[in-house]
Amino acid sequence: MLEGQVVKLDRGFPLVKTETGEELRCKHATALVKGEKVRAVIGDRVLLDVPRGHDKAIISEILPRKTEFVRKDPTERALPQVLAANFDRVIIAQPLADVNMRRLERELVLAHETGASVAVILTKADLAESDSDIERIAGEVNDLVGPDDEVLVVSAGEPGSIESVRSLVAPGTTTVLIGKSGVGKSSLVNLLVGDHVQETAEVREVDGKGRHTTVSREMIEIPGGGRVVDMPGVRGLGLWDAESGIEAAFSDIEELAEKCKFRDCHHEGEPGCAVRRAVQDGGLAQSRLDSYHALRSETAEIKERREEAERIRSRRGHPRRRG
Ligand SMILES: Nc1nc2c(ncn2[C@@H]2O[C@H](COP(=O)(O)OP(=O)(O)OP(=O)(O)O)[C@@H](O)[C@H]2O)c(=O)[nH]1
Ligand SMILES: [Zn+2]
Repeated sequence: MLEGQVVKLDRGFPLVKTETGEELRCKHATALVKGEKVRAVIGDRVLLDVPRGHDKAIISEILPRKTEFVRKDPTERALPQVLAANFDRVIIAQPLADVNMRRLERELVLAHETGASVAVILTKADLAESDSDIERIAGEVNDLVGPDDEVLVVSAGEPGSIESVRSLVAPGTTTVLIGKSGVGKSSLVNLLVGDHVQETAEVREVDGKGRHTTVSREMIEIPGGGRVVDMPGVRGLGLWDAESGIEAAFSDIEELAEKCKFRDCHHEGEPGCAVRRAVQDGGLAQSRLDSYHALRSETAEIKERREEAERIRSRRGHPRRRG
């Protein structure tokens, strides 16, 4: 029995790196996948059997996950899909000159919901009109992101800006990189890897279908640093049951709210509201409070709609199956 970590998923076959550094192409044990749809994902720690005379090792067990990135299905028809596991940090990449704040709000909530630490990287700073534009936009993003998560500005052409990212991907840590296709995630990873750029580019070309159809998800080792998982094409950033993610992403507001006069304060003009006071004192950005309100009411609405659907179903005598 060997232990290892899934470092790559290639057309469904996990590639597992063992403690000795060997990489083994694996299959799942039948007993593991029977009935339930459990599959090892990138980052998973697994136990392996290596049967003699087989071309693949067998994954007999997936060890409990420390963190996981889950894509949920808003219709609840499909099982939630785990995209990556056991990472320490989520980095959200957005293009500085074309930041989408509404998307960023969602990315922050999803990133925080994993329980990992979170940072934001604003890419392609060279496309900004001026330095004062960079400062203004970075400031607005900082306001939205809040006091706990770091915001960095990078440009592929400026090696110094890339160096600042290294502290986020320290040795022994694993980082998941998310962001819309084309924001410059691969470029960033290539720059961090340095000499190995060529190799990475070749692998992508062999694919033959272009950048947007990367079928394999891979854990990349940064020389002198940690590991990075570039998650290409994470689509459908809807919000379902994201309450814990919202609480984590806006923990400063949750903390302030405990000092409001009314326990059920909505921070919309009630007397003795500590949250509004923080906005007036300049300690909390109005835009951040607006995001918080918008996300809260959106999830509340979805929850209500779902409960209503459930009531209708049970009235018809078709109680929702659980399990
Ligand atoms: N001007 C400018 N262009 C950049 C910068 N970084 C990346 N690009 C360009 O942006 C395009 C997309 O970059 P990628 O690194 O492939 O983006 P990605 O997020 O990895 O996209 P997917 O691989 O589709 O997920 C490429 O043409 C890059 O050359 C930058 O700092 N400045
Ligand atoms: Zn309040």
